[in-house]
Amino acid sequence: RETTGDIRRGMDCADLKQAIIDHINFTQARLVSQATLNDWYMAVAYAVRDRMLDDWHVSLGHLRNRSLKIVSYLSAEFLMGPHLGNNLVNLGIVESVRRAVAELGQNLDDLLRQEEEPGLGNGGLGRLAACYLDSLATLRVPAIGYGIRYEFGIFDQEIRDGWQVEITDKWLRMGNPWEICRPDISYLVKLGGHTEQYSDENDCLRVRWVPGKVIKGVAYDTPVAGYCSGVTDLLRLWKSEAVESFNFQAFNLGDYYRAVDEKVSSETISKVLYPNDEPQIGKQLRLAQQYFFVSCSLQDMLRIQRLRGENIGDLAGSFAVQLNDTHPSIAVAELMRLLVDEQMMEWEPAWEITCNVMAYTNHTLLPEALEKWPLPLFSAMLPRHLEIIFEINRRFLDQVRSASPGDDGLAARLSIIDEGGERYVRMAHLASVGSHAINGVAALHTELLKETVLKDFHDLYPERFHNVTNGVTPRRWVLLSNPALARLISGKIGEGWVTRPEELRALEKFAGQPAFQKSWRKVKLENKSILAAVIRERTGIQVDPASLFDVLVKRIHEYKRQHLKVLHIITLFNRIKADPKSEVRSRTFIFGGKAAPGYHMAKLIIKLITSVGEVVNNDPDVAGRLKVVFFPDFNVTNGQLVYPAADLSEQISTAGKEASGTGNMKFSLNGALTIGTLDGANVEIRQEVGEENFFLFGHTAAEVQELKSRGYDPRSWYEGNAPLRAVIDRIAAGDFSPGDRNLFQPLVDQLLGHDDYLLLADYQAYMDCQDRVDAAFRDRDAWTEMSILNVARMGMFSSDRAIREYCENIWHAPPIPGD
Ligand SMILES: CCc1ccc([C@H](C)CC(=O)N[C@@H]2O[C@H](CO)[C@@H](O)[C@H](O)[C@H]2O)cc1
Repeated sequence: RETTGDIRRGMDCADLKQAIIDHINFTQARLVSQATLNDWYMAVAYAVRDRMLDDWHVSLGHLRNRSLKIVSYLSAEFLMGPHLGNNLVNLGIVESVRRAVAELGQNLDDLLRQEEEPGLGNGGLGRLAACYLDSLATLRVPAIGYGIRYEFGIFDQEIRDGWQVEITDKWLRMGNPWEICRPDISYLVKLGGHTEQYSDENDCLRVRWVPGKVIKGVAYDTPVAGYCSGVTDLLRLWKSEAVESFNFQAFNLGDYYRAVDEKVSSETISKVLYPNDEPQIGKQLRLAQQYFFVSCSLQDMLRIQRLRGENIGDLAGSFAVQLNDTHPSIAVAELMRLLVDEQMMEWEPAWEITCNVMAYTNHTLLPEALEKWPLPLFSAMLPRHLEIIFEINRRFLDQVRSASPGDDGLAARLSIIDEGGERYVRMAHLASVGSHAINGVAALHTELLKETVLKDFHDLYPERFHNVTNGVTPRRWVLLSNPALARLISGKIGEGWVTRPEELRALEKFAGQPAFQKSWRKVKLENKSILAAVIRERTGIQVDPASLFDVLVKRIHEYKRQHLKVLHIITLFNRIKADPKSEVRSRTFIFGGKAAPGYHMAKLIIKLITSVGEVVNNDPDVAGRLKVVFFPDFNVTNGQLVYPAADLSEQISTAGKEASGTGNMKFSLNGALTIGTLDGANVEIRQEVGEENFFLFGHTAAEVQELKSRGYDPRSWYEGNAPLRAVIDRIAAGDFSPGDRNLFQPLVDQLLGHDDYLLLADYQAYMDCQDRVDAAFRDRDAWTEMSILNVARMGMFSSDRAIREYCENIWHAPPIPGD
């Protein structure tokens, strides 16, 4: 069919073909005959980006619309995943682009695999930020995601000789077609130095900060298109650069290093993502990173406020800032500095604006994960902010003391400054004092927050506490990852579920229908076969798609209890070794997840998984009935392969430890059944899908507390359970570490000595629950019915529902009215 000739905007196949060819010729500057696979990918990416710009310009225009409030999501991590596939889905042009590239002799799936995943995050927190940007744009809410453009993201993981090896993530080496550098949008950021007082022209006492160093932050913008919403929001990531990138004088003196020294040290700030999803005390570069992107972001918001022709005093009417955990919480002090020191505002009105603008989300209860900065480090890097924090704290504790006179213990517990021993700035306290709203990420988590780590704040400010249970975007995690399932569902209930997931409930009435069950199973088996082929290619392990795919993928951490899963596998192995003819159902155990490079126990757990796999996968008695796979380099791209292929979703953290979890939602939305504890969002998933469609086991959070407070003795559980003893003894005997009998001794010692995460106490209940899973999986129709009911009842866990709650209860930000 004739092209409309609009090769920048045309959505039909002919326009797209012309656009792609044009980008190969004029953007990639290649002859089509010479074009590499990456050239084709880049050309398609640019052609798609072209078609996002009109909506983007209109949406950016809305940022100046004074009647609209802008949501600023401040996060040190955005785990966006590959853009091309997601943008094709959200623009609704998957099939026309697939046909266009096919008619040009290319294969869209090959081109999709070309894209380097922007791994600008560790795990749950970073991915949640990405899902939320997708929902904000889909719900037509004006929003800006503010973060750091790390040159190197989360490391790529290779497994060598069963051990994790970290590979530098050079995600930018082939260029990034989805970002636009904005050299005209840059800000200066001060660090170090000292402060001095002066009186201004009206003789008011003022403070100036004389920095030790100044760096520049440059904006890199990425469009975030909503799903067929006509709104495209903005992801603005900051790159650090030197104010002066070349010192010519030093060069003339032949001091070449000093000539580029400022450039090198300034660029270090946004060089690399910290690969741990638990904080490490005292890493000053980490604090510099946090302050850098926060200062650029707040300065950018003040510029936009001026562009809107509004005065700074009305900032809270124009912006709602969400602090994604404590990582950006320095924003409370930085906004005060910008308003008081630079905008010359009085303290009280500045403080009121700050509290009305800021809201804080807590993502973890682990005490060691609550960020606190040693005072000396803090004052050396941010001397003015420390003064401001002291003043915030002085006024806050005055309030506390007047509210409960004489209760010095309370004041000390609430203080932003931890005075006990070494002095620290407690970032969760700064965030809580400086925010009008504080929320947890699942109902149980929010309750535990109110009862434990933030109890004193809840007693003081009960009205500030909200729960917003996490959600995931059904666009990337169903429509893009599992198109076969999406087609099957839409074929039955229409496409409304993609933006109104509650409509999935309409599937319930088909759950018992044999024909629909048959198609449902066919989709799952196809996805399992696709994953099986990739597993074969990447690990050499042959797995049977007809076996039960039992999947545990998430960051490696002792509280997530990947090693409890290993105890289950060894238990089954022992059953087979005890009686090779015993009836053990064939299962494929698929693990995946990165361990923080410095977290040795987590790395040892990976080695245990691969070592047990080595033995079980090659054992003659097992004869292939059990297969153990460690899927390398688990990330968003691989998640899109794994979640649709799972039969069983493992969510087995110690109750009270996993704030929410979001993988649990992705599995359920793709028809996997969950085996899990009453932890995080598992509790609400079980409530929604029905307890009869959920495999529950283990001590509850309260029972865990109880057990610990009564003095938990793991060895007694070991002594009292023969199968458990046999499993532990096998590990301790070196059965899985031939040649190094003591390799796993640290793990065994931890389990028998402390077992902080109660693996031994939950062992038997877990084994019994797994036997129930086996029994259930025998009845294919019943299992399939449960699977369909799971999907039908997962609508609540869409990130659209979560974002609607934030908009209504915390941000008070209405969507852009439809035209
Ligand atoms: C480097 C320091 C650091 C510390 C904590 C973190 C995050 C808080 C850890 C994290 O990702 N938490 C997870 O957040 C998810 C989204 O809310 C929850 O679903 C998970 O339960 C929680 O572990 C990242 C980096």
